Amino acid sequence: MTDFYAAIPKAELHLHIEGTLEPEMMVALAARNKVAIPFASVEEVRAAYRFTNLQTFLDIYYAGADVLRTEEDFHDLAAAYFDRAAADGVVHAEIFFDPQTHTHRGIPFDIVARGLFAAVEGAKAKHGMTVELIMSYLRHLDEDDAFATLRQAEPWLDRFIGVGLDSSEVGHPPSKFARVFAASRERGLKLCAHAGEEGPPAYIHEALDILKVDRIDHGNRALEDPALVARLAREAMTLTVCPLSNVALRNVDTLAAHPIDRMLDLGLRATVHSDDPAYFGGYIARNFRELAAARDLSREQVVMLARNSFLGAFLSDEALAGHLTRLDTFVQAGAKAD
Ligand SMILES: Nc1ncnc2[nH]cnc12
Ligand SMILES: [Zn+2]
Repeated sequence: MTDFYAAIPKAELHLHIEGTLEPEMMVALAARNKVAIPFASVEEVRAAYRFTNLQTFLDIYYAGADVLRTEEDFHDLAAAYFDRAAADGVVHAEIFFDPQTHTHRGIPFDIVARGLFAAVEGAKAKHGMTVELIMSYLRHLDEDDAFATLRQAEPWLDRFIGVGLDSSEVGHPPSKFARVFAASRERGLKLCAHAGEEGPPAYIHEALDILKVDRIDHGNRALEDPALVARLAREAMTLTVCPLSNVALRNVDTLAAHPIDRMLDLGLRATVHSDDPAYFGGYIARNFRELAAARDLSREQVVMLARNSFLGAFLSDEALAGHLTRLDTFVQAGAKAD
């Protein structure tokens, strides 16, 4: 049954498409592509999903991605995600993919892009949702590698909305990617960076001051720095917060201890997203639902989180106005039914 949390219109702004690889699909693609994986069954895959920090997750996430080999695989992965997203009330999605995870295994950039864009076109037609792709640089690799990726992406650049920065955070500060972010912005791309997930508040400062990002992914550790919080609030900088991810990667002890309402109270433009839902136990509606239950969020707070997802999206003014009107209509219809 569709509940309030699945029904409320929302934008998904922080989702790694490789992180939607469900164990069932991992096992099926391993068989289809004759790729050996160190798991004998879906249950064994699931049992391996116990993480103690970001790196223990990334090790499994990159290993799992090895079953993705063909254009059809990337299409099928993304198409399955868009079906789930539509059922979760996602009307607009800005999705990360990690080209280097694939090009480093010998899968051409174009294979990945063609498969993903085929699924994007399918989702637009099937679900009426709007979708953008964000190409994310892997921060554990060097900046030259990111530049090589930008060059490979050249034929596709006008179809991507932006670039991101993800993977192992500590020891790989945003400043390492200053030049490639500047070059990406010169090409008209929006800029996002994971910052303050495990890394210190200084990394959020760098993402703002050196990379000049348009959006911060996670950003939880900003709460340790009151001056930074004040600045993020003043600048209406969107923080794409991922509650189930935060707990799975032990950046927050429990959902009951999650700081989402503190962030809202501090005037931060926080939003709720799913990060790597196949690995962390749930897609966006579940993040909303479980967080709301654990933190006893009011309807108004949940609506604010959904509103923030649209305010933080890379939408035209016209598209944004349309989404906000639709959200208001949804809220008013719910108020009448109460
Ligand atoms: N939560 C996360 N943090 C950093 N890199 C990631 N890649 C996929 N998920 C990630
Ligand atoms: Zn992420």
